[in-house]
Amino acid sequence: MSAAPVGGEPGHPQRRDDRPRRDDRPGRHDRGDRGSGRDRDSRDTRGSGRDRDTRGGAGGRDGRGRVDSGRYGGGRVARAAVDRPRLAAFEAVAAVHRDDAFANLVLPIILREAGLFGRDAAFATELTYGTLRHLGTLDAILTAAAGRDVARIDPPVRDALRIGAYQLLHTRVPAHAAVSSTVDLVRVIGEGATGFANAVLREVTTKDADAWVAQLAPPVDTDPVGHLSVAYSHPQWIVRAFSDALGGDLGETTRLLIEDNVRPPVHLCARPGRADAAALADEVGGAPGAFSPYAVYLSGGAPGDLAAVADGRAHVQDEGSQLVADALVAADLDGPDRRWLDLCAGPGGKAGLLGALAVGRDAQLTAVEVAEHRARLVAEATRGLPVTVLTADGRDVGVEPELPEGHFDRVLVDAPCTGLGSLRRRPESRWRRQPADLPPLTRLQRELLTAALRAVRPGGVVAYVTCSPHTVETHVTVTEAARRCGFGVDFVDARPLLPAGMPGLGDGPTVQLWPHRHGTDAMFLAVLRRS
Ligand SMILES: C[S@@+](CC[C@H](N)C(=O)[O-])C[C@H]1O[C@@H](n2cnc3c(N)ncnc32)[C@H](O)[C@@H]1O
Repeated sequence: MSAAPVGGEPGHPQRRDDRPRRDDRPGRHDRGDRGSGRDRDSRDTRGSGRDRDTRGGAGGRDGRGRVDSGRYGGGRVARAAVDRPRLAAFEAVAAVHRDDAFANLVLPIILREAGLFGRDAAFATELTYGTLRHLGTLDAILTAAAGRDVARIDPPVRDALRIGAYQLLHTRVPAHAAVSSTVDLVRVIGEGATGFANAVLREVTTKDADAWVAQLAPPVDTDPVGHLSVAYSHPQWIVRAFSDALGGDLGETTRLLIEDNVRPPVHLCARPGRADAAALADEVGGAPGAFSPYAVYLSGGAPGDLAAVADGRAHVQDEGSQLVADALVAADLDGPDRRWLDLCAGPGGKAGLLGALAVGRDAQLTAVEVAEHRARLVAEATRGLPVTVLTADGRDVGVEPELPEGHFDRVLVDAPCTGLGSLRRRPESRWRRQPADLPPLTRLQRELLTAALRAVRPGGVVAYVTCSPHTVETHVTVTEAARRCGFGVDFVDARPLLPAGMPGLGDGPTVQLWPHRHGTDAMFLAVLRRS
């Protein structure tokens, strides 16, 4: 996915006098009454939608980059000029909310179908991800600006307004362009709601983001979690979970929430034995990572287009994931060191790195994945490496013939989890995840870790990893599994297994990485040795 400066119109800083007139705020005319004020809105915005690109597009667009409103509902086929990057962002955000799609999967398809590249694709990406990240705060502001709960606004119009409000509050797009392009979009997808959309966005323009938060968020001294939730667009239960994991330090929690709202760089892993990080950084125009010896930071561009990724010298992987996989291999071991196991391998990021490390150590990796399609991804990710992929339930240690008890020297359990540690990369997941997800996940995590402890030989090591800092998924799971597994288990101090001098690793023996401390996803690592 490409990255670019925020906003599609660099060089056009937002000026106060770009803002639409105040006298069209909601309350001055009939808000939400479909059809009301439509003529006036048409006058306000006609011709202001930028037709940046006239290349042909996918179904629903004519050869001039215009969109057929019939595609979005509404019987009458009306045509309106719609800014194509904004339309792409709308399609992606709508698919996330309507179809439970994942932005990182659906957006590239939409961009490709729309024939959007370079700056336009970057703008659409910024609008999609930014809107999804800031959704909670945007919804609070839109509720106030509309004078009704956003839940009561038609979903397509609501998504268009969210994208419009994001532009107004978080980009340098001039206010008149943000408003008029949103109204153009609403004319196509929610005909009849243009007056409402125009009025709501004009109300949004009356304050900047900080002033809206000051008006809408509960006071920080009486309700700090509520305040941070509105101010930094995270559900309250997640703010609370982060604060707990950070020992109740609200200053640090704030820094984490801010970091979650920033677009992270793409990280590559230069596969050991196949590529060198410094040389790869030169080749791709990136920079070597701060901590992992394999990491390269990309500042932009589509990683899938890189020759190094295509030919298997590198793969896309957060630096934190590289560090925890490497830590498993760095742990001291007496006796044989040939049989490695990855108990939750799909889609194969850590198996790819472990497989590459296995080559240099004459080891073999068994990579287990329960979901067949994900097992296929593991097979692709580990092609040419000493890896055997097994489609199986990782809990079936001692049942599956290829998963005998006490057999493996090193075992990784990269457990299914809430993924609260990678919210910056998965912008929609903070709104999808619920506290009710925790009990079934933690049960599975405990069972998988217990299976891993059965699979490892006495003296062997197990690395338990989650991409979540939630203490129930981390400390509670590990402590409970170690207590109940029926074997002697010792915690190994994980800190020395990470690169020397890495700051902010806490008191051990487990390690929690953080976006705001380390620039990585919030990976948790516990290393256990079976006695
Ligand atoms: C956090 S992901 C692993 C990510 C992977 N290690 C990587 O680096 O690409 C967890 C994986 O565990 C798989 N999984 C869930 N339950 C499982 C089970 N009972 N046995 C084996 N795999 C399971 C999920 O399908 C998912 O692919």
